[in-house]
Amino acid sequence: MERQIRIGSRESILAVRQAQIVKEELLKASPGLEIEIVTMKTTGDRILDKSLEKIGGKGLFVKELDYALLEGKIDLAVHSLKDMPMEIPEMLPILALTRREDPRDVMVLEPGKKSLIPGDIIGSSSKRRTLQAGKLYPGCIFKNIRGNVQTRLQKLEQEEYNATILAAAGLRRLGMENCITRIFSIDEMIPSAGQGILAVQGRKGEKIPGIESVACPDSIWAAKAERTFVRTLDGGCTSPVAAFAKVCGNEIFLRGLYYHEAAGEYVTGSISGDTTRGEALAEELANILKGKYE
Ligand SMILES: NCc1[nH]cc(CCC(=O)O)c1CC(=O)O
Repeated sequence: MERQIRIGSRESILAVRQAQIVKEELLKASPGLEIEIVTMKTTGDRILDKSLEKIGGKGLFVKELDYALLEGKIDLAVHSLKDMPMEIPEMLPILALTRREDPRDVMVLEPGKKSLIPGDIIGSSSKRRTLQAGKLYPGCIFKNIRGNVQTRLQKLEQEEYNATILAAAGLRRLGMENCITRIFSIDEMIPSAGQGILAVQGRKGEKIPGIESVACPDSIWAAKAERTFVRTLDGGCTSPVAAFAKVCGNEIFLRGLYYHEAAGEYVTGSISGDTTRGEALAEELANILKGKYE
């Protein structure tokens, strides 16, 4: 069976590495495939001087790849699930969610630095991260930082930042875990919905041989619960939300964070139950947390 598959990816080193991971898994299942990785710049990668919230949010990282899929320039697109908008076009379904890489967030300090002291500057543009890290480092100052993983690490060397918070998954995929100085537990810092999971998107009705072997059922359950939690709270727009679900056999555990804009504070909570009820549980938890402010 000979078939050519083009996998579309953003241009960043991490995005290409992620596309390669999917390529390798596909090839294991279907050695006859001929797979090429096609990279493209997305609007989110082009505009680096504005915060994502101001220029239109998550969709900016996937739009160009959506068009390339629709136009048949690529056959699959690989994205970090956490970068995907809540609503996914019906024509471009997610065909597989990969086995989850380490979902936790980590601290990376500037070269030579051993620990953070009051007054140090932590670079992060994620309100989810700065809110939670603010409790762990009350004396530190948080400043926006943008750009891909490499750019951010360069900014630690060249600019005023003393530290930054990144996803363990990205650093591990790049083989850069040696720069991690602290791994935050799930309780210390609830991750972003989908963090650590890759989504493989394709065209509706089109079969990709071997795609089943890229998919991980536990990731589907976790993603459904986490994304339902986010959707129930705010539709995934601009306010910070965090959700992490873990499947253990027939049971799913979900932990979530809800930020109340007017109160300027957040609450967290957990829920667990039958794995197949993940979405109902997620809605329930979201409503319980929201209810604390009503
Ligand atoms: N927002 C960028 C982004 N999107 C996904 C990851 C990490 C990889 C993953 O979650 O699978 C990162 C980098 C980071 O947050 O440190």
